[in-house]
Amino acid sequence: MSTAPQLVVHRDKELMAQAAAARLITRIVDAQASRGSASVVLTGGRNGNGLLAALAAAPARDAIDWGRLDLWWGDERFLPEGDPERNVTQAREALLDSVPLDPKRVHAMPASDGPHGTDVDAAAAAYAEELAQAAGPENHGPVPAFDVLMLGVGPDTHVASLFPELPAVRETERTVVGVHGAPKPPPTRVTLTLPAIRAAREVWLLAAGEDKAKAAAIALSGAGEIQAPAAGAYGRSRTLWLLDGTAASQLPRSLYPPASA
Ligand SMILES: O=C(O)[C@H](O)[C@@H](O)[C@H](O)[C@H](O)COP(=O)(O)O
Repeated sequence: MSTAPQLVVHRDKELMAQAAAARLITRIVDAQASRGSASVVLTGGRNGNGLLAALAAAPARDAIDWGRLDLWWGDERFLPEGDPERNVTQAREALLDSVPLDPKRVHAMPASDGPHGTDVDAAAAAYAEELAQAAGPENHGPVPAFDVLMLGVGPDTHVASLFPELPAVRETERTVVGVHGAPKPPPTRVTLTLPAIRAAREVWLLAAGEDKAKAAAIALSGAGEIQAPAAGAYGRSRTLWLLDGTAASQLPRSLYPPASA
């Protein structure tokens, strides 16, 4: 059952990143208070990394019990360990290296020089197995019930590494697949699929910048998920679009409350 998207529009991308970081702190603290731990899926890209940098600078940052937080990724560029273009490398620089996470609870996607070598499909299958091992009987399918799954939105409406019309967005069974020939470099990637994304309690889509305005308008106007993957990204209890004013500029004004100043 898809949850209708809620929209929050912020004045600019810096405020959107700061507000989203504050929202994430609260969500994690609440999850840890009620269940003893929290599980979050990170996204790559400028908006995703901007949120992590804002979180690193947030005064309330250490309200989070970093040792009881599981971090997963929505997608990863299939490059060697430590490559500056890998999402996990950028996340470490933005936040992860400055907080006391439990390394066993940081679930990076495999690198192209890891145990699976350059076999991206084997790497994807291994990550799917890691997710299945982490899932419990209370979960909806072979992935943990992520508290928050974040997705940057591409100018073509892609999310994670699910690109319009390509095979990965059409996947209905597997939770993780390899991507060959992605239009956004690098071409080879590992990605969660829509079924895995939809297992999350909350899905937050991050869209700031004028290059996202058309994508937001398409994805929120009833487009199909194959042509507009962002339209198919929704959570079990909440789907939240976090935008700035420029990314919301092509949306009907009735679609969102007054932008936060
Ligand atoms: O690996 C990636 O590139 C990201 O996971 C990708 O899905 C990203 O989130 C979008 O392309 C938006 O990126 P920007 O925020 O930089 O526009």
